Order: sequence, then structure tokens, then C-alpha cells
Amino acid sequence: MSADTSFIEDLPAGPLDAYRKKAKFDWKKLKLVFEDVNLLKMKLKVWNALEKDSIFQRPEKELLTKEQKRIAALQLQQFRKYKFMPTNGQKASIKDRARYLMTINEALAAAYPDVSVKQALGVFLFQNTLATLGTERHQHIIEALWNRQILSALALTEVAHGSDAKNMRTTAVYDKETQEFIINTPDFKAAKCWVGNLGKTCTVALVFAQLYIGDQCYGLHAFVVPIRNPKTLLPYPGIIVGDIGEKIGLNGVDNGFIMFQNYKIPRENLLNKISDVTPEGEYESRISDPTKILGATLENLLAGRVGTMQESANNLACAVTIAIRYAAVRTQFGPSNNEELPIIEYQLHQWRLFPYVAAASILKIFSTAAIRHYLNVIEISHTETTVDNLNDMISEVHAIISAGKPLTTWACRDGIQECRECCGGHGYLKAARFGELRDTIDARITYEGDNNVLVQQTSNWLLRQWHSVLEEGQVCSPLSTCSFLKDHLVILKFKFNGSTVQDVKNINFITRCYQWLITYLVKITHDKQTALLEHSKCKFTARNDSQVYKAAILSRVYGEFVALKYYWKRINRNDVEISLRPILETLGILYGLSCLDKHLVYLYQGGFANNHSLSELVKNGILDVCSLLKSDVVAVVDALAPPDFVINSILGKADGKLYEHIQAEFFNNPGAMSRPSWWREIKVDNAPELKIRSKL
Ligand SMILES: Cc1cc2nc3c(=O)[nH]c(=O)nc-3n(C[C@H](O)[C@H](O)[C@H](O)COP(=O)(O)OP(=O)(O)OC[C@H]3O[C@@H](n4cnc5c(N)ncnc54)[C@H](O)[C@@H]3O)c2cc1C
Repeated sequence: MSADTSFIEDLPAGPLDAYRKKAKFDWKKLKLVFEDVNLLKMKLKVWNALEKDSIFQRPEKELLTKEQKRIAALQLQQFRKYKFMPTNGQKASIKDRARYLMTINEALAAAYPDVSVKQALGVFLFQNTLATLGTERHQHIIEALWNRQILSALALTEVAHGSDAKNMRTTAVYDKETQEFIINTPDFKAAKCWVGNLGKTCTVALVFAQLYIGDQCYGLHAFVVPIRNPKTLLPYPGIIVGDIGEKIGLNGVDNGFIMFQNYKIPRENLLNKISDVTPEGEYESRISDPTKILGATLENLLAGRVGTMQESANNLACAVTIAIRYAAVRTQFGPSNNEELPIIEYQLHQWRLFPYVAAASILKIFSTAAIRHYLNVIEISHTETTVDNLNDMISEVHAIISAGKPLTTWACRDGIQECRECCGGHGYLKAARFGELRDTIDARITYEGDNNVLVQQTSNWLLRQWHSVLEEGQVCSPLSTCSFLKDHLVILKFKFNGSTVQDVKNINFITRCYQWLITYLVKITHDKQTALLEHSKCKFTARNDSQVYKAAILSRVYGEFVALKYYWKRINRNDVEISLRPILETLGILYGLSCLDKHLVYLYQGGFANNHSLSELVKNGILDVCSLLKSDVVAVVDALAPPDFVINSILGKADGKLYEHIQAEFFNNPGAMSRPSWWREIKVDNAPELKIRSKL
């Protein structure tokens, strides 16, 4: 049965129709492959509400940073009043409920990134952490959170330590006389910093500190710490708290710093699901290894990372929508004086842009799959059901997300920049929106775990699988993302023997290349680490000196392979109409070939190919697919795009009336045609006045 697309609004007629008419599929049906129908309806509901809400109207002129913070705080307050969750949502399973909440925040992030960051940190991440690390004694805090009585913050990073969480120096010392923890910041380098919502607005923070009983340190633990009096918003005594100042972007978020001086909190404020301290000062833990306790504590950040993946894929979709719509209307040069071509007709322009359209399509579907896996393991972890390989599943999901967040955010960073350049000078206008998209993605590369550090978790996991293949001939990959490693002897013998473009323009070739690449890279990374370890006798050095050209590229290649794997699985589902298959396959092949183009050196280095044909065919394949995509690409971005209100770009509107919107921007920007108030300061008294009329 054909999917019901009647709830998706038609697009306005205009100059883009010329290309829209060429598409060989229905863009609305394609949209329902990129988006789950119910979640899309929910997002449309959110966007419709915000579009009509006066507090969410966009300012006509640039606001001062402190005004941006005020507006974002008010918008968040207002947003929390909406009841977007379906009526049965409150009773839904943990998984469904979390999915709804993530979708609501995803919708918010696409239009108001600052407000969504404030909500994600101050409400969802806090709630998630309390639910997973807290117990019934923290239930009242969760309730206060849902009743909008609390806005929180998550304080992990310190001035001198970010990625290296286990060396953080804030302490929480247990005092059994008063049954309190005493929190201290030894010096400025241990001040918590960059903490969203902490600068001006939050009343409570989740603070990560080293737990001490006497002289014994039990590692990093999470504590609920009151920060400000909710009635006055003034900080409590014993705290130095403030805003870190203006940033490159996301200035609606009040990122703050904090230092504690013998600041006391009740014993019960320790989140105690994994480990607890008895009133008498005994430490009790369900896990004996302190590094595992830290791991379990920080596992919560996974929710933020999958959310980041999805939001970044959406940002990339926004950027390519703007650039493709622009390219289909903008004309420059032509074969004859009276014929100018739309810039989308140029091969170079297609080659610069279309791979990012493919990336947005693949990464949207990949992030949806990553969220599904993440929520599945969360749900299983919360039920009584025992699942034999749950830990293996969690490790694999962790590996997928640790590769997926960097893959998606980096693709988005590069894609936005290319799209900006593809729109020429007009792309540099603030109203084109690339600036905001670029600033937002920039921060995502670092927060929720710095990309270059995160990818090491994926390569470590892959190396463990490789070790297990060599030792026991098996792999722990319940989600089958690297189960092929057990066939490594066969895979490493693969050789490329294709001779036509058709030999590379197919998913079997792409899968074969990726399986070979992952196997080859994990092998050479392992060999390098083993040699370094023998030489230096130091695991730390061995690991660090095998990142460049080895482990780091291994994680990247694995991320791309998994992204394609989930994409292929999705497009081959029964609910995907036959009419959509060709375009979906084209997008998948373009993504695969464009990524492989960047890894050719490894395919040659390892002997997968030994003459020029692989390189030539991959490159010709990309150009072939680009030219094939030209007539469909406008409809593809129609399927990827959110409504105009969300895209918020004068270059990317669905009506394609590019020059009307540019004119409106030029003419209507405040004070555009008025003399500046400071004109006297620059006037030149003795300047000759040139005639404006001819003497004749
Ligand atoms: C907009 C924004 C919002 C934030 N919000 C919060 C928040 O709400 N709460 C909070 O606690 N924190 C927050 N942070 C902080 C953020 O989580 C940290 O910036 C991040 O974890 C990285 O830590 P760092 O800045 O100390 O960088 P560092 O860890 O010092 O890294 C610096 C550089 O060194 C590299 N590097 C580090 N270790 C290695 C290694 N082993 N091998 C190779 N390279 C390495 C990194 O890749 C990076 O490029 C926020 C940051 C930003 C930008």
C-alpha cells in the first residue's frame, strides 16, 4: 500500500519547477524514507507551533550577547510549556518516550540551536542521568524537573582537563559526622567550565567530582548540587560562579564556570545506583574497577552523542538544500551570448555539491539507526530480562556512536563550508544562514566528546575484536558491524579486477572495498601497536603512536561502512516503493564512491589494486553518478528539507524566488538606505563636490 503523504504540504510554484518536473519519483514518498512518519508529524507540530509563537519570532537585527541569552532563556521557558508529546506518550515504554523527547529536541535544534542545547543539557541529559545513575531518593528532583521548577547543568569539564576525565580534580569528601559531602575546587585549573546553563540561569547542577572517604579516592562520581536560590537566582554562599563570556557561536547559551569552597551537600545527593556511601562512611559499589565506574557514569553522554549525530545530519540537509536550490536558479556563463546555464549544470559544481547531498541522505538514516540501537540497549538494561550478550551489544553501540558522531559532524562541517562557497558572495550574507550552521556544528565537533579522542574508542574496540579473531577465531559483534573480520584470510586476498565503470557503481564492490579496508587497517594498526609495545614497553606510547594513518583512519572507514550498511538495510525494506529504489541506490553509491575516493591510497598501499584502473574507475563512477543525479537532485533536497521557516535562508526558500528574496534583504535590512548617524565623524570638509548632471 502506498504511504499516505497528504499531511506534507505542497511546495510553492516558481523557478525551481523546471528541475522539479524532471524528477523521476515523488519527493514526498522519498521524505518518508528519510523520516519516520510519526516522528515527522511530531516535528511538523513543533515547527508549526513555534512559527506562530511571538516569542520565537526572529529578531530583525543582531542582538547583543546578553540579550541573546535573555531571549533564549525565555524561549526555553515557553517551549517547556508546550505539550508536544502524544497523549499516550507519558505511558510509553522508556524507549518510545525517550524517542519522542529526542524528536522534540531535534525539531527545536533545527530552528533554534541555542534553545535546544539549553534544553538538552538542562532537562533531558539531567533527567537521563538521574534516571540511569540515581535511585528512588532522586525521584522528587525528576518530578521538579518535569514541573519546570528546575533548570540544570552538567558540570564535567575543568579548566585544565576536558577529554581526560579521570584526572579531574574537583573533590567531594565525605564527612560522616554531618553525613555530608564537602565539595572543593583546589585551584582555578580545577574550576568547572564551559558548562551550559551554568553562567546565568541554572539552579541545580550535576557535578562530577572525585569521591573521597578519608584519604581514599574512589574516582569520579556524579552529585546533584544546588547552585542558585530559585527565588532570587543568586548563588549560594561557598560558590564562585559566572559566565565564561562571548563565544564564536551559540551565544544564547550561558556557558559558565564554577569554583567550590568547602561547599556542603547532603549524602543523598550522590547518584547512587552504581555505588553509594553508607551513613557510616562505607563505600559500596556494584562494580569493583574504578575505571569501569567512570565508564558507566559517562555512558550517559551517549544520549547526547546520538542526538548530536541526528542534528548534524539535519544541519547538513539544510545546507545542501540551500546550495542546491540556489544552484538550480542561479545562472552564470553559457555556450552562447544569449544562453546562460544554471550553475547546477556545471560538472565541477555537481562534483562539489552532490556528494554532500548523498552524505546528508545516508547520515540521516544512519543516525536514526544509531538512535534505535542506543534506545534498544537502554530499554533492555532497564528491564528484568537477562540478555546474554548485553555487554557486547553495549560495547558495539558505543563503538558505532563513537565513530558516528565524528563522521557526521565532520561531514557536516565540510559540507556547510562547500555549500557556502557554492553560493558565492550571497552565501556569505548572514541571511543565507551558513554562518549560524557553521558556528553550531563547530561546537558539536568538540562537545559531547572531542572527535579525535572519541574515534579512539572505536579503534580500541575494533582492535579488541581483531585480537579475539587472532586468539579465538571469533568476533563479539552482535550487531554484525564487523563479524566479517573472522574471514580475514579470505578478505585480505581480495583483488580488484574490474574494467568498466559498472564494476564500481554497485554496492557489492563498495562493500568489498570496505571489508578489505577495515580488515587491512585493523591488521596494520595492530601490527604497529605490537611492534611499538615491544620496543617501548609502554601501552600508552604504543597506542598514541599508532593513530596517524592507522587507528584514526580505521575508525573513519568503519563509520562510513556502518553508515552505508544501515542505509542499505533501510532502502531494501518492503515499505520502500520500487519507484524510489533507483534514486536511493544512486545516492548510496555516490556516498560510497566519494568516500572511497579519499581512501584509494590505502587500497593501493595494501595491494587491493595494483594498476591505474581502480582509481580511474572510481573517479569516473563519481562523475557518472553526479550527472545521473542532476535531474533528480532538486527533488531529493525537497525530500530532505524542513519547511522554509526552519531553513531560514533567503537563498534556500522552496519557491526558488532567489532574487526577490535577496532584494527584500538588501532593501529591508534596518537602516539600509539611511545616512549613518555618525556621518559627521567621517565627512571631509574640503572634498570637491562632483557634478551629478551634465552641463548640456
Ligand atoms: C559550546 C560548548 C559547550 C560545552 N558544554 C559543556 C557542558 O555543558 N558541560 C561540560 O562539562 N563541558 C562542556 N563543554 C566542554 C567540552 O565537553 C570539552 O571542550 C571537550 O570535552 C574537550 O575537552 P577540552 O576542551 O578540554 O579539550 P582537550 O581535551 O584539552 O583537547 C584539546 C585537543 O587535544 C586533542 N587531544 C586530547 N587528548 C588527545 C589524545 N589522547 N590523543 C590525541 N589528541 C588528543 C583533542 O583532540 C583536541 O583537539 C562544552 C564545550 C563547548 C565548546
